[in-house]
Amino acid sequence: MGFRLGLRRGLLGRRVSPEVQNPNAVAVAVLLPRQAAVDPSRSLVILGRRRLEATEQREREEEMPTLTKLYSLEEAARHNTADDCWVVVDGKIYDVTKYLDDHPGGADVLLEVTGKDAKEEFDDAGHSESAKELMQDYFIGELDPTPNIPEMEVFRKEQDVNFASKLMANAAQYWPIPATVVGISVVIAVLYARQK
Ligand code: HEM
Repeated sequence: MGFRLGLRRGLLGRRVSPEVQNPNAVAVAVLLPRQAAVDPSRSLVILGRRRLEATEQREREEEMPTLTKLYSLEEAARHNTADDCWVVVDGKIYDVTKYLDDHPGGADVLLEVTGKDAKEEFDDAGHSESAKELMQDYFIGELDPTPNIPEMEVFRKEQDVNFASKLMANAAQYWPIPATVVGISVVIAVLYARQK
């Protein structure tokens, strides 16, 4: 028994099948469950399958819509102090409050660009790829792309709940008219009756 085979036996704690002669197989074999480890060709298939599954899972996750908080520019603009500072770069909003003191470009430049999309200023500063990666730590949401729709005015017909009582009150104002009509009718009727 050669040194390598002995090592393999020690590592795997079991008899290694004689086909496992390829020294590269050891690396694969020790990482895998024992029954898989004895057959390196099978191990590689399992490894390949797992990698494929992981890739498919990642692809599925990437396809899934992620929930992003949306803010209006007005809302973002309200966070414009050293204690509460949001910057907008290319439609994305970053809460840089905790980064102000560490920003190599200084806190002032960040405070100066609040309330607008600072893509141009950000690009002009020539940020490195690592700066762009670092930004992700401060990402909190995106600008709401929907246009500001003026609040719809809701026309509601005033429901006149006291309609009947109002009618009565109005009618009471005009009581002399029907009274006069009735009075005249009575006088005419009396005169007519006397003539007969
Ligand atoms: C979350 C947002 C930001 C992060 C994480 C960030 C990060 C950085 C980093 C790491 C640097 C050092 C240079 C580099 O690695 O590229 C830098 C430099 C700088 N940044 Fe930012 N930055 C941000 C936003 C901004 C914005 C909005 C402005 C807009 C004015 C700005 C202006 C500058 C300037 C002027 C420099 C100095 C460039 C120089 O001295 O060469 N940064 N920033």
